[in-house]
Amino acid sequence: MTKTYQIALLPGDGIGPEVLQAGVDCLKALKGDFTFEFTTFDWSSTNYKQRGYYMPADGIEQLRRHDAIYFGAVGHQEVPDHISLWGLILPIRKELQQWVNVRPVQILPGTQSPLRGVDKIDWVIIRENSEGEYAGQGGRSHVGTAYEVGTELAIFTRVAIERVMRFAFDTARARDKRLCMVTKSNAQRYGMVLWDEVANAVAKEYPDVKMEKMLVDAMTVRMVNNPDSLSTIVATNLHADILSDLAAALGGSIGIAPSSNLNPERNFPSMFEPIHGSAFDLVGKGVANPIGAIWSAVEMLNFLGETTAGDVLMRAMVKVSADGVRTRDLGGQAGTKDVVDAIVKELGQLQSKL
Ligand SMILES: NC(=O)c1ccc[n+]([C@@H]2O[C@H](COP(=O)([O-])OP(=O)(O)OC[C@H]3O[C@@H](n4cnc5c(N)ncnc54)[C@H](O)[C@@H]3O)[C@@H](O)[C@H]2O)c1
Ligand SMILES: O=C(O)[C@H](O)[C@@H](O)C(=O)O
Ligand SMILES: [K+]
Ligand SMILES: [Mn+2]
Repeated sequence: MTKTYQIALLPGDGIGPEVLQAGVDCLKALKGDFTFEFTTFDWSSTNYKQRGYYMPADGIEQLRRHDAIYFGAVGHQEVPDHISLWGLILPIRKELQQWVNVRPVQILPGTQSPLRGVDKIDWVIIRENSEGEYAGQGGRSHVGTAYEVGTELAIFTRVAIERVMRFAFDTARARDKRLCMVTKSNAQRYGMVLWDEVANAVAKEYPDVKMEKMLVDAMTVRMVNNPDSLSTIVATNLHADILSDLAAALGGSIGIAPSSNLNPERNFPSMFEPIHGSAFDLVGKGVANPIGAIWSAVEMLNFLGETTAGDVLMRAMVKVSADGVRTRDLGGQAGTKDVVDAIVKELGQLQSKL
């Protein structure tokens, strides 16, 4: 029986709509025993400026009715970034209990890393996605006075650390059994020490996985100097946010990197988005790299269980990359649409052979 997937589309701002359309065009070109019903939600910063809100009051309820959420980017030059982030993407991640964010990075065939002599990076960054530095607690007092104070409280709970560590160990086990746990427990002696302790405890359940610990500052050096020594990486919400931008750049461009905001229990829909933002400098030029969004669609297909389709889309994407169809951020000449057209054409060929 043909399965129909309800997909919520949240194009958002900037290049978000451009790269999301690229992903949708690829999804529509897939053949299989499934169809997609796309519903677009116009929860952008432009509409926020007019309406005063991003999501309507029942926004989360509306999203819940879908099998997955496919997201572009949020952020606008005329809206403070903390308003846009906390108005749209962070409430979705938190309320739909998408407590882990999976961020693979690879140097795709035909792509040049900025690292001299490096042609292989194959990392999966596991980002804690529910708390830590993004807990959302803190405040301001004595506002506008010379005594003004602002606090930003990072929160680490045993429950959240334990589940993300298990997820990371499971990921490492399914790959090459190497896990690098990133921390900052030298300077931060409560939350980060708990983070380390829980990691060490969970490690005992996975004797076949080799876990090592890296302080986050030294981790940046290792990613640059010895990329092949790393495989699966687990880090806090903020550390992984920063490390994944670095990782994407080392893989060739921030424009290629996908991410999956997962609710692993599947009580709520998960959300798939490129790791980049709205890239104000590229909007409307037709030059945004769509690979991060398209690869996110691959991750979405795989999480929905459509692994044959996920595999064929990944193969088409890799082939087009190997053929040298690339956007400017990767040193090429192609526009967004050229990349999509090439992938759709490749999909036609691959699927005619199935
Ligand atoms: N999850 C999200 O939606 C998300 C992620 C990051 C940033 N943001 C928001 O986006 C806005 C801009 O943030 P920023 O400038 O720090 O980060 P950004 O990712 O938007 O851009 C950083 C740089 O990378 C380039 N870039 C990004 N995506 C690209 C692509 N697909 N192809 C080619 N080049 C690409 C941009 O041109 C820019 O030079 C801010 O409002 C920020 O809060 C949102
Ligand atoms: O989570 C964040 O910090 C932002 O949404 C963005 O930078 C991301 O990486 O998703
Ligand atoms: K994004
Ligand atoms: Mn980020």
